[in-house]
Amino acid sequence: MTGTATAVRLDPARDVRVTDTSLRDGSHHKRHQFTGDEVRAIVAALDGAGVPVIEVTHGDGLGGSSFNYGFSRTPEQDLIRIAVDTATQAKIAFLMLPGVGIKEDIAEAQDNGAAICRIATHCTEADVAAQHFGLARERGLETVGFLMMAHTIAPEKLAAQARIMADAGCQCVYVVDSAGALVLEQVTERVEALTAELGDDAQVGFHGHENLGLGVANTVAAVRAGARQIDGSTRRFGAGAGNAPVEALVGVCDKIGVKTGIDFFAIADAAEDVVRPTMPTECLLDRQALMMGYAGVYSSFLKHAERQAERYGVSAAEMLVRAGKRKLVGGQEDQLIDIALELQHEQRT
Ligand SMILES: CC[C@H](O)CC(=O)C(=O)O
Ligand SMILES: [Mn+2]
Repeated sequence: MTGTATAVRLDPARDVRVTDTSLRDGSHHKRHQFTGDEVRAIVAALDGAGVPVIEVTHGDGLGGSSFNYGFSRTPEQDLIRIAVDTATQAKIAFLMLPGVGIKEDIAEAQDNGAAICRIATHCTEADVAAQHFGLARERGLETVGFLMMAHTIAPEKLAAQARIMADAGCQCVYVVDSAGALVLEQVTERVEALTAELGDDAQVGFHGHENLGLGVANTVAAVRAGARQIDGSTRRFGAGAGNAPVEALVGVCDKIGVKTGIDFFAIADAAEDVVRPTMPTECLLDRQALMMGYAGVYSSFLKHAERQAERYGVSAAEMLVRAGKRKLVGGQEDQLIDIALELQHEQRT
């Protein structure tokens, strides 16, 4: 089957294109409390360091500001507008999960100046994104697809889902290690399977989390297996133990001869002087984060689990292990309350 997508041409000065997602994945860690001034400062620093794409949205994507996922302090469309006004060379991307956001949200983000539409589905559900890819391409947006929780299915099944996205108009399909659960060759196998399936129809990308401490190594494995777009968050500012730190990725890429077009010293300064002061805490590789990587739990569940653990007087780490056993997917945050009640009941009997 031939895809309808046209792979995006990379700037010849770069071997891979890095998307910084601290202003989207980091929104989970910040409980969606970014201010306009923080977004302005971070975008200015990343843009100045040469980061080519900066993602800005509520952590759960367009429309995520809600009782279930957490209300944003500043409307995400305002943050997108501020990011667009601040960037001089970087393109601004946004994320949307069909059903959390709707098509009008995509149009509004584009009207606010965003250029790249990233659409995320659970890794077995690519078809729910078809109309959104179609709309984004019709409107002239660049498209990226996120196959989340990619550790839960075999490489060939993931590749079949990537084909569905590419045929719907997706120009780069990401292997998304939402739980930080994949280990090196498991990344290689998945990226290779997608690269073989998509050929010239679409690029392959990789988005990693640090829950087992492998964010950078897994990303390097992805690049060596053919990924042409990679995600990271400066200072690891992302859900769970955070994402692959952009500053370390850039340093490693410099050393292995992979051109990112990002200035290592400028991004190291941005991490320390601009991004870190906006973070509530560093993103820690602590017991909870480890459990997520080990049990294969969606990183964005961390803050929800911590809140319910405190409310019901139970262990957040144990809750996350049980979330892994239940194979919860994004959108099932409310089941964490059920798990907390189950643990509380067990403690009392
Ligand atoms: C809720 C969307 C999610 O945070 C997307 C993502 O970054 C991931 O699955 O890792
Ligand atoms: Mn993520």
